[in-house]
Amino acid sequence: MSSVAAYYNGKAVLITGATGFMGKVLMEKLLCSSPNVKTVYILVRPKAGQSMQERVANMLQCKVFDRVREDYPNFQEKIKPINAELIQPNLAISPEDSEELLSQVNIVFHCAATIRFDEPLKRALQLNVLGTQRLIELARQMQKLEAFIHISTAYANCNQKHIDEIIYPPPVEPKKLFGLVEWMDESIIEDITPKLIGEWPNTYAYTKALTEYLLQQEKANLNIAIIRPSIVGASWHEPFPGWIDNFNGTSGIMIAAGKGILRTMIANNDAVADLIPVDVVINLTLVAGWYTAVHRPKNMMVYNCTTGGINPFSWGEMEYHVLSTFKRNPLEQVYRTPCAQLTSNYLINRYWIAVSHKAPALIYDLYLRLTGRKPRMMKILDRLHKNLMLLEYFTTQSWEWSSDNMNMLMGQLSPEDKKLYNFDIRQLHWSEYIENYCLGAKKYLLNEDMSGIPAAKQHLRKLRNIRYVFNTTLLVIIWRIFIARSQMARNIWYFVDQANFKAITEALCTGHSGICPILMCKSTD
Ligand SMILES: CCCCCCCCCCCCCCCCCC(=O)SCCNC(=O)CCNC(=O)[C@H](O)C(C)(C)COP(=O)(O)OP(=O)(O)OC[C@H]1O[C@@H](n2cnc3c(N)ncnc32)[C@H](O)[C@@H]1OP(=O)(O)O
Ligand SMILES: NC(=O)C1=CN([C@@H]2O[C@H](COP(=O)(O)OP(=O)(O)OC[C@H]3O[C@@H](n4cnc5c(N)ncnc54)[C@H](OP(=O)(O)O)[C@@H]3O)[C@@H](O)[C@H]2O)C=CC1
Repeated sequence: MSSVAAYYNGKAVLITGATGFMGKVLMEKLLCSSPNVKTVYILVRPKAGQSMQERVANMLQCKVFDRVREDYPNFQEKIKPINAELIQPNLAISPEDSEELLSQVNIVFHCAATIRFDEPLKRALQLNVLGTQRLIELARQMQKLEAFIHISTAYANCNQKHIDEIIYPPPVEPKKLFGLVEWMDESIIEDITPKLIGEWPNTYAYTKALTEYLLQQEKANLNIAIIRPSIVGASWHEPFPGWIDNFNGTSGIMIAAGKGILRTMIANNDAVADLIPVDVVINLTLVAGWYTAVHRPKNMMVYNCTTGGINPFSWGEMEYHVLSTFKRNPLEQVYRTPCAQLTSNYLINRYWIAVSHKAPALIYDLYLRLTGRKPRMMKILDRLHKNLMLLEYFTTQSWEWSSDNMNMLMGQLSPEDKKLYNFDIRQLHWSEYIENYCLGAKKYLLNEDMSGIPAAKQHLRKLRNIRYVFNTTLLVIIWRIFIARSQMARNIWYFVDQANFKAITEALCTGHSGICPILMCKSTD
């Protein structure tokens, strides 16, 4: 029996962020690999008019749970949702629920966070940093707690070029900022945000760095480990290849390219695209939980969970594989044929934005208006450009992460565990992974059926023909205008015309009979 799977059997596990992308995969893998886990407590808040119970019921219908549903039809009985809100005092957990958690929980996985790059600093601090402190306060009172695993990000210390598996001190003590957010007006905090975050590209990475430092300060006798994944992408194998449920990071951009909306973006073709499949991150997280609880390392362990140093892949390669997949397996009702280029030249990018993004969007919006529909392409483009601007920092640079702890952890595993909790990314074939990722985005994000591919291809052919007709018409119009205004153009036209005429008549005159069918005379050649 696998040691890791055996460890979780009989244990009570608490997961925050279980309704999120990684939380769902974590829950599924835990229930699948350790079906005798005692209880999985999940902290969930009511949202968008749905009660906590409704949200959990909806979530458990999700396709990601198909495998565990099939293997263990009563898996829901293991899940105990707890009403909670991380930005409230005591996490807004009721005294009864709190008592149960304190007496039962053996291991905590803290995934909840705001991952928006444009989150106002106040909110990012309240949730990512203060929320974690509140959870740590709760964890300190848990009588049977064996390990606390925090999900950070590989980019928490992106102000460094080489990132070791250590905690880097932030420029400001997190606790000093807590006071600030308590009393300071939100608009003032927004004004001073660029000064406060300094070298960090956004409030998300900055608050993740503060949280890591806070954990080190607040650790006391808790057994804490930090996992730092890079850009988390669709699943590699589990629960099935290509599973994805959000438009964050790469997914939204891939779809925009597949739809033919994205034609140009700022990125360094040679820079490392440090993508990591979600199931790799989750396998590592579960193994780290086991290792932290069983081996109780003296120091707080940090695990960089990245691919660049081990199995590198560049943005240029990413562009190639994404476009080639979407050409072979087109999305439905694409706007234009997928064709995008990455450039690190801002001028060239501005040019293509004007020519290839805005001009067609204006024409398309005009067409929608003329046919009595609401124009929408310029709006979509504005959002896409905002999105790309926020991602630019990550697509134009490369970082190096050391991965000694990840390797050490792999060395601790039995062959059976290595198979069950595979995080050996040396085995990852990027072309196959990206193909499954794109198909996953098509199926699970856009809800498109693979049986629609012939129709999608037909639509692509129609677009190609429209493009040929449009380009030829445009060329003829431009040429006619040019000829009408320039003597030199007329001379060139006359010369080309004559040469063409001569070439055609000569070709026709060299037919088998030697009779020119146009001039009805004997060929002299
Ligand atoms: C040629 C191809 C080449 C491909 C190259 C790809 C290159 C990609 C580069 C990626 C680099 C990523 C680096 C990330 C590094 C940090 C990793 C982490 O730790 S951080 C972890 C990662 N963190 C991040 O990645 C966060 C980054 N994202 C953000 O911060 C924000 O999304 C935003 C500020 C960019 C836009 O905010 P805003 O404009 O307010 O828009 P909202 O987001 O609020 O969405 C509104 C609604 O639209 C929906 N929808 C969205 N896209 C699409 C789509 N394509 N279609 C259809 N629908 C789409 C969306 O579902 C939502 O629906 P609903 O829920 O309302 O029903
Ligand atoms: N996705 C990625 O590329 C990467 C992610 N990470 C880290 O992994 C973790 C999980 O990310 P991911 O799953 O992608 O993110 P998601 O945005 O998909 O999930 C975030 C989770 O946090 C919960 N949450 C947010 N605000 C609150 C709140 N106030 N109270 C209670 N719960 C809250 C959300 O709940 P609700 O459904 O109620 O909103 C959701 O369950 C994060 O810590 C992130 O920093 C690290 C590197 C890369």
